[in-house]
Amino acid sequence: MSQLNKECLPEGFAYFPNVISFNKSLTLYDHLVDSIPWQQPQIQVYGKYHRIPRLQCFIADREVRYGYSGKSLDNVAWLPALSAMRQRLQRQYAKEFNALLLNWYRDGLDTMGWHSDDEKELGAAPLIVSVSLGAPRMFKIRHRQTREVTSIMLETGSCLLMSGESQRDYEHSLPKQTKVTQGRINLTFRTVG
Ligand SMILES: O=C(O)CCC(=O)C(=O)O
Ligand SMILES: [Fe+2]
Repeated sequence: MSQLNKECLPEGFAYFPNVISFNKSLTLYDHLVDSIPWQQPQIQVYGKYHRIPRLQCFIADREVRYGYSGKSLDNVAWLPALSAMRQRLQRQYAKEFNALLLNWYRDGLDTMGWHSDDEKELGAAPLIVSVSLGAPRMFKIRHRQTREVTSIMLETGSCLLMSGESQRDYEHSLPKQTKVTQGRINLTFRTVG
Protein backbone atom coordinates (compact mmCIF):
# COMPACT_ATOMS: atom_id res chain seq x y z
CA MET A 1 0.00 0.00 0.00
CA SER A 2 1.45 3.38 -0.94
CA GLN A 3 1.51 6.17 1.57
CA LEU A 4 1.52 9.63 0.01
CA ASN A 5 2.46 12.95 1.63
CA LYS A 6 3.64 11.24 4.78
CA GLU A 7 6.14 14.01 5.38
CA CYS A 8 3.43 16.71 5.13
CA LEU A 9 1.27 15.39 7.95
CA PRO A 10 1.94 15.91 11.65
CA GLU A 11 3.33 13.06 13.70
CA GLY A 12 0.76 10.38 14.43
CA PHE A 13 -1.26 11.00 11.26
CA ALA A 14 -0.88 8.95 8.05
CA TYR A 15 -2.93 9.05 4.86
CA PHE A 16 -3.47 6.10 2.49
CA PRO A 17 -5.43 6.82 -0.71
CA ASN A 18 -7.37 4.14 -2.63
CA VAL A 19 -7.56 1.56 0.12
CA ILE A 20 -10.99 0.83 -1.41
CA SER A 21 -11.44 1.20 -5.18
CA PHE A 22 -13.30 4.28 -6.41
CA ASN A 23 -16.35 2.32 -7.63
CA LYS A 24 -16.57 0.13 -4.53
CA SER A 25 -16.31 3.14 -2.25
CA LEU A 26 -19.25 4.89 -3.94
CA THR A 27 -21.36 1.70 -3.97
CA LEU A 28 -20.71 1.33 -0.24
CA TYR A 29 -21.61 5.01 0.29
CA ASP A 30 -25.03 4.46 -1.35
CA HIS A 31 -25.58 1.24 0.61
CA LEU A 32 -24.83 2.93 3.95
CA VAL A 33 -27.00 5.96 3.18
CA ASP A 34 -29.92 3.53 2.70
CA SER A 35 -29.17 0.93 5.39
CA ILE A 36 -27.86 2.79 8.45
CA PRO A 37 -30.39 4.04 11.05
CA TRP A 38 -29.05 7.59 10.95
CA GLN A 39 -29.66 9.88 13.91
CA GLN A 40 -29.17 13.59 14.48
CA PRO A 41 -28.71 13.89 18.24
CA GLN A 42 -29.08 17.15 20.13
CA ILE A 43 -26.11 18.58 21.97
CA GLN A 44 -26.01 21.36 24.53
CA VAL A 45 -23.70 24.27 23.68
CA TYR A 46 -23.54 27.20 26.14
CA GLY A 47 -26.84 26.07 27.64
CA LYS A 48 -28.75 25.90 24.35
CA TYR A 49 -29.78 22.73 22.53
CA HIS A 50 -28.76 22.23 18.90
CA ARG A 51 -28.97 19.31 16.50
CA ILE A 52 -25.48 18.26 15.40
CA PRO A 53 -24.67 19.51 11.87
CA ARG A 54 -24.49 16.01 10.33
CA LEU A 55 -26.07 12.60 10.83
CA GLN A 56 -24.47 9.95 12.98
CA CYS A 57 -24.64 6.31 13.99
CA PHE A 58 -22.64 4.40 16.57
CA ILE A 59 -22.09 0.69 15.89
CA ALA A 60 -20.50 -1.45 18.55
CA ASP A 61 -20.19 -4.87 20.05
CA ARG A 62 -22.82 -5.54 22.70
CA GLU A 63 -20.61 -4.94 25.73
CA VAL A 64 -19.38 -1.50 24.63
CA ARG A 65 -20.65 1.57 26.47
CA TYR A 66 -19.38 4.84 25.12
CA GLY A 67 -20.45 8.43 25.57
CA TYR A 68 -19.32 10.44 22.56
CA SER A 69 -19.00 14.15 23.43
CA GLY A 70 -21.03 13.60 26.57
CA LYS A 71 -23.95 12.14 24.65
CA SER A 72 -24.44 8.40 24.83
CA LEU A 73 -25.65 6.84 21.61
CA ASP A 74 -27.65 3.65 21.26
CA ASN A 75 -25.59 0.70 20.03
CA VAL A 76 -26.53 -0.53 16.56
CA ALA A 77 -25.51 -3.94 15.19
CA TRP A 78 -22.75 -4.40 12.57
CA LEU A 79 -23.93 -4.65 8.95
CA PRO A 80 -22.21 -7.42 6.92
CA ALA A 81 -20.28 -4.93 4.76
CA LEU A 82 -18.97 -3.19 7.87
CA SER A 83 -18.08 -6.46 9.64
CA ALA A 84 -16.06 -7.42 6.59
CA MET A 85 -14.21 -4.11 6.66
CA ARG A 86 -13.56 -4.47 10.39
CA GLN A 87 -12.10 -7.97 9.85
CA ARG A 88 -9.77 -6.65 7.18
CA LEU A 89 -8.57 -3.72 9.31
CA GLN A 90 -8.11 -5.93 12.39
CA ARG A 91 -5.86 -8.27 10.42
CA GLN A 92 -3.98 -5.40 8.84
CA TYR A 93 -3.28 -3.51 12.07
CA ALA A 94 -3.21 -6.50 14.46
CA LYS A 95 -5.69 -4.61 16.62
CA GLU A 96 -9.28 -5.34 17.66
CA PHE A 97 -11.85 -2.67 16.93
CA ASN A 98 -15.07 -3.07 18.91
CA ALA A 99 -16.76 0.17 17.86
CA LEU A 100 -17.40 2.24 14.78
CA LEU A 101 -18.70 5.80 14.62
CA LEU A 102 -20.29 6.74 11.29
CA ASN A 103 -20.78 10.35 10.27
CA TRP A 104 -22.83 11.31 7.23
CA TYR A 105 -22.16 14.82 5.90
CA ARG A 106 -25.09 15.29 3.52
CA ASP A 107 -23.37 18.18 1.72
CA GLY A 108 -20.71 20.83 2.34
CA LEU A 109 -22.85 22.55 4.97
CA ASP A 110 -22.60 19.56 7.29
CA THR A 111 -19.48 19.77 9.47
CA MET A 112 -17.55 18.54 12.50
CA GLY A 113 -16.06 21.12 14.85
CA TRP A 114 -12.60 21.12 16.42
CA HIS A 115 -12.12 18.23 18.83
CA SER A 116 -9.80 15.41 19.83
CA ASP A 117 -10.89 11.83 20.25
CA ASP A 118 -9.39 11.76 23.71
CA GLU A 119 -12.23 10.28 25.74
CA LYS A 120 -10.76 8.13 28.48
CA GLU A 121 -12.62 5.05 27.17
CA LEU A 122 -10.30 5.13 24.14
CA GLY A 123 -7.13 4.76 26.23
CA ALA A 124 -3.90 6.78 26.29
CA ALA A 125 -2.67 6.63 22.69
CA PRO A 126 -5.56 5.24 20.64
CA LEU A 127 -5.33 3.91 17.10
CA ILE A 128 -8.27 5.29 15.12
CA VAL A 129 -8.77 4.20 11.53
CA SER A 130 -10.83 6.68 9.52
CA VAL A 131 -12.26 5.58 6.16
CA SER A 132 -13.85 8.11 3.77
CA LEU A 133 -16.60 7.42 1.22
CA GLY A 134 -18.18 9.87 -1.22
CA ALA A 135 -17.39 13.53 -1.84
CA PRO A 136 -13.82 14.64 -1.06
CA ARG A 137 -13.71 16.90 2.01
CA MET A 138 -10.97 18.98 3.58
CA PHE A 139 -9.78 17.72 6.98
CA LYS A 140 -7.91 20.10 9.28
CA ILE A 141 -5.40 19.24 11.98
CA ARG A 142 -4.37 21.90 14.54
CA HIS A 143 -1.57 21.70 17.07
CA ARG A 144 -2.90 22.52 20.54
CA GLN A 145 0.06 24.72 21.53
CA THR A 146 1.43 26.26 18.32
CA ARG A 147 -2.07 26.47 16.69
CA GLU A 148 -0.41 25.53 13.39
CA VAL A 149 -3.01 24.08 11.00
CA THR A 150 -2.40 21.37 8.40
CA SER A 151 -5.07 20.62 5.76
CA ILE A 152 -5.52 17.40 3.86
CA MET A 153 -8.18 16.41 1.35
CA LEU A 154 -9.75 13.08 2.33
CA GLU A 155 -10.80 11.32 -0.86
CA THR A 156 -13.27 8.51 -1.42
CA GLY A 157 -11.81 5.11 -0.57
CA SER A 158 -9.00 6.60 1.50
CA CYS A 159 -7.88 5.75 4.99
CA LEU A 160 -6.49 8.20 7.54
CA LEU A 161 -4.72 6.71 10.55
CA MET A 162 -4.57 8.61 13.80
CA SER A 163 -2.25 7.04 16.35
CA GLY A 164 0.34 7.73 19.03
CA GLU A 165 -0.01 11.21 20.55
CA SER A 166 -2.17 12.56 17.70
CA GLN A 167 -5.18 13.09 20.00
CA ARG A 168 -3.17 14.45 22.93
CA ASP A 169 -1.21 16.99 20.87
CA TYR A 170 -3.68 17.94 18.11
CA GLU A 171 -7.34 18.69 17.42
CA HIS A 172 -9.05 17.99 14.11
CA SER A 173 -12.14 19.25 12.28
CA LEU A 174 -14.11 19.05 9.05
CA PRO A 175 -14.99 22.64 8.06
CA LYS A 176 -17.89 23.89 6.00
CA GLN A 177 -17.34 23.85 2.20
CA THR A 178 -20.28 25.67 0.66
CA LYS A 179 -19.46 24.55 -2.90
CA VAL A 180 -19.68 20.84 -2.05
CA THR A 181 -23.12 19.52 -3.04
CA GLN A 182 -22.46 15.77 -2.73
CA GLY A 183 -22.48 13.73 0.46
CA ARG A 184 -19.68 12.00 2.33
CA ILE A 185 -19.65 9.25 4.95
CA ASN A 186 -16.76 8.84 7.36
CA LEU A 187 -16.17 5.65 9.33
CA THR A 188 -13.94 5.72 12.41
CA PHE A 189 -13.01 2.31 13.78
CA ARG A 190 -12.18 2.51 17.46
CA THR A 191 -11.26 0.35 20.45
CA VAL A 192 -13.36 1.26 23.47
CA GLY A 193 -12.88 0.19 27.08
O1 LIG B 1 -15.34 13.05 9.08
C1 LIG B 1 -14.15 13.00 9.42
O2 LIG B 1 -13.24 12.81 8.62
C2 LIG B 1 -13.79 13.22 10.86
C3 LIG B 1 -14.60 12.40 11.81
C4 LIG B 1 -14.11 12.54 13.21
O3 LIG B 1 -13.25 13.31 13.52
C5 LIG B 1 -14.66 11.68 14.25
O4 LIG B 1 -15.57 10.88 13.97
O5 LIG B 1 -14.21 11.77 15.39
FE1 LIG C 1 -12.48 12.87 15.49
